[in-house]
Amino acid sequence: MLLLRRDRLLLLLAFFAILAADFYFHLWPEIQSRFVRDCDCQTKSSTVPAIEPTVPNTAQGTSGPTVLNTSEAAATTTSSKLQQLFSHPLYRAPEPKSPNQDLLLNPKEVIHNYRKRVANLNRRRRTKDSDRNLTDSEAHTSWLQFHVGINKEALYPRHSSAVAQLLRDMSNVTIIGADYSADEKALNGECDCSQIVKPSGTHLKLVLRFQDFGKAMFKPMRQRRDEQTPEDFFYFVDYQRHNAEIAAFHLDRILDFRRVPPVAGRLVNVSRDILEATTNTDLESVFFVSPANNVCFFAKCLYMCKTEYAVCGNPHMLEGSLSTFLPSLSLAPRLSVPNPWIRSYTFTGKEEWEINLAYCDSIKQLPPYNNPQRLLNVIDMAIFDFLIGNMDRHHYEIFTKFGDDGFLLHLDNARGFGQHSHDEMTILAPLYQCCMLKNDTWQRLNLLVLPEYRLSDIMRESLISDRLSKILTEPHLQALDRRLETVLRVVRRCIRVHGVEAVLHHRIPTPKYTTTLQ
Ligand SMILES: Nc1ncnc2c1ncn2[C@@H]1O[C@H](COP(=O)(O)OP(=O)(O)OP(=O)(O)O)[C@@H](O)[C@H]1O
Ligand SMILES: [Mn+2]
Repeated sequence: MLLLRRDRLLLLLAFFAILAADFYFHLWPEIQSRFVRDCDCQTKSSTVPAIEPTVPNTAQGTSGPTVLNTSEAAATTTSSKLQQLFSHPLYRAPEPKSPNQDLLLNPKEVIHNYRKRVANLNRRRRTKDSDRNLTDSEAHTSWLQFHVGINKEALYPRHSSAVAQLLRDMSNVTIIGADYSADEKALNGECDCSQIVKPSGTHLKLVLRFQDFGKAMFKPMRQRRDEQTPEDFFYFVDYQRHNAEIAAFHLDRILDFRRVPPVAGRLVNVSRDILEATTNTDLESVFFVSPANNVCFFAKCLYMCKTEYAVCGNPHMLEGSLSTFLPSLSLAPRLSVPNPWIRSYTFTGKEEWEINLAYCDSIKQLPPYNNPQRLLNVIDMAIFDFLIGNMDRHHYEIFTKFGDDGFLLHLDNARGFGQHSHDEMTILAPLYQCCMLKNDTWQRLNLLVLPEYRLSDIMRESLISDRLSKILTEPHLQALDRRLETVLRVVRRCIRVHGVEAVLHHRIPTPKYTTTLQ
């Protein structure tokens, strides 16, 4: 009994010893660390690492989330620079209330045509599957709203809800068709070959059709975001970059040009969304499975199919850009015009603008550039191209309905954002040779260098909304700020030499907002 009692005591002692050891070695350090974590002492907060912004989406081939420094983080948490910019008086100047003659299309006619197409489709489908009939409300799709909003001033009104919806739709709506674009078909003699088209061995684009009748130009990812175009590449053999198409749309909207059709990024399933969706046997025939078991397809095989030209899914999924289709040429004819500052698409050739210092004087005499508005539009385009680093603007397009005054469409920006470490000054030739600029462009450019706006910050914020974010690496965003400063320096030099009156052109008389920035 006694022994038993002693044993019990020993057991109790051992139990307390274990408890004490557990408290000392485990619980106490935990309590200590909790206390220190919760306290907001000076010493601790100064060692808090930089804040990571929440990046909504990451996709294959993109780098991880950026680490912002604390001042940037503060700016993003307190307010949106993008919203501030878009509510600035310069971005709120009244837009012309487009009377019908200023619209590209007659809305009633477009909607009537569209309803006819829907009815036709429903009639054909009724025999197969009556549940899939499109309703009238489905007929008011975002791309249709976009089409009916195109006017003489721009492709879409500021703060257009249709564009916001369109961007969402393009990255979500089911893809039901895929085909080569008309200009690629022309390479095979299937279309009008009177236009010069060059073999597109290294670039590849497809027209995708959506369930809601929308259409978009698809350009697949060919280059990683952090890869720079090799120095020895000519601009005309450079890759097409899907992220450049996306970034260019955002930049164009930030500059308030609104001359780039809305572009959204999307992860496309190449097997389901292209191979199964196409009825073109040529396109079907260029698909293959790579040794790594990825589904791949070639650019159009004109001469020979080289596997290095192929793009591959992972194993099916492939990043790409989707550029909203403009209204068909039959509804809204467009003219393709050679850029007067076109480059020589040969290894050695030089164009006149590269050797004739008075080139702009002669251009100014020639129609349509004897209309200053047209020349000013070309100069806006040159600034846009300089900012993105695009040397491949061989042509631009205009809607014939709007005549010589109409805005220039900035289609095909896929050769932008190739090199962040190089600024190609010759892209600015129209600006420094003519020394002319629209006053409202000048005012907006001046706004975008101010620290409270800063182009790179606004672009970074705007691009976060894209499905494939991050779209641009930090060095490319920083290059935008540097290039913008360069544009302003060039204009200031023009003003010093020729005077402000000769350089800055007002179109809309006496805008309400007056700036002291210049
Ligand atoms: N969003 C769009 N809507 C309608 N047509 C478009 C659109 N984007 C491009 N296109 C048409 O397709 C043509 C070729 O497109 P794009 O220039 O982007 O491709 P590309 O392969 O770079 O052609 P190129 O080598 O001729 O420059 C354009 O000139 C234009 O007429
Ligand atoms: Mn091109």
